[in-house]
Amino acid sequence: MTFPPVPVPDLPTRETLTPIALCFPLRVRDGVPEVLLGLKKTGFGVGRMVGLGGHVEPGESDAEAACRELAEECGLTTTVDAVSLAGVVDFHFPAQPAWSMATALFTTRDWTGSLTETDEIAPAWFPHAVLPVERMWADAEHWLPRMLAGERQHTVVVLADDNETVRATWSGPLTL
Ligand SMILES: Nc1[nH]c(=O)nc2c1ncn2[C@H]1C[C@H](O)[C@@H](COP(=O)(O)OP(=O)(O)OP(=O)(O)O)O1
Repeated sequence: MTFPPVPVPDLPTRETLTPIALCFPLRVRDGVPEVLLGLKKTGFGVGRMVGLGGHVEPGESDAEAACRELAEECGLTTTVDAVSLAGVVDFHFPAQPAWSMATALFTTRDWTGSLTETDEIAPAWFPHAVLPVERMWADAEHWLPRMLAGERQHTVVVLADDNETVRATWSGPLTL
């Protein structure tokens, strides 16, 4: 089966998109599960609450990139053995195709170091039940709660021509 099952015309294949890896540290505080997100202070998506991460460099695995970006953006150190692939999301920006990304989502419960605000990110913990969706990309509510619930999904998001609102989304079990 091709994915998504009802493609938007001319949607490029995932292999042609810019590879991005995100790392979501998870913890439990007072019995409440929490996830680490970050306010983007510079660059793409400035002012939004995002998953920590960024571009996968040539020769680097997605997991290696997720670990490197986590350390660069908030000072926490984890390892490829301590992160788990929790899903993937393809973000398509048809009005700005160079922005389109194939994003690997990793979670980790095992890290060292102290949380630090950097020039790029102001990190903050959020209970799964109180995600800052109003400060996130509009598509986040389509994939982040499901990832946090443990569903390993392949989600495809197509942004509208304003590059902000959601034109279409599909999700299916991760088979990559
Ligand atoms: N539609 C979307 N929905 C969403 O939730 N996050 C999105 C998104 N489009 C982009 N992002 C986020 C994911 C990630 O945090 C960031 C993309 O990575 P960036 O371009 O910020 O990488 P950087 O330029 O910071 O990476 P490096 O230059 O490699 O450090 O934008």
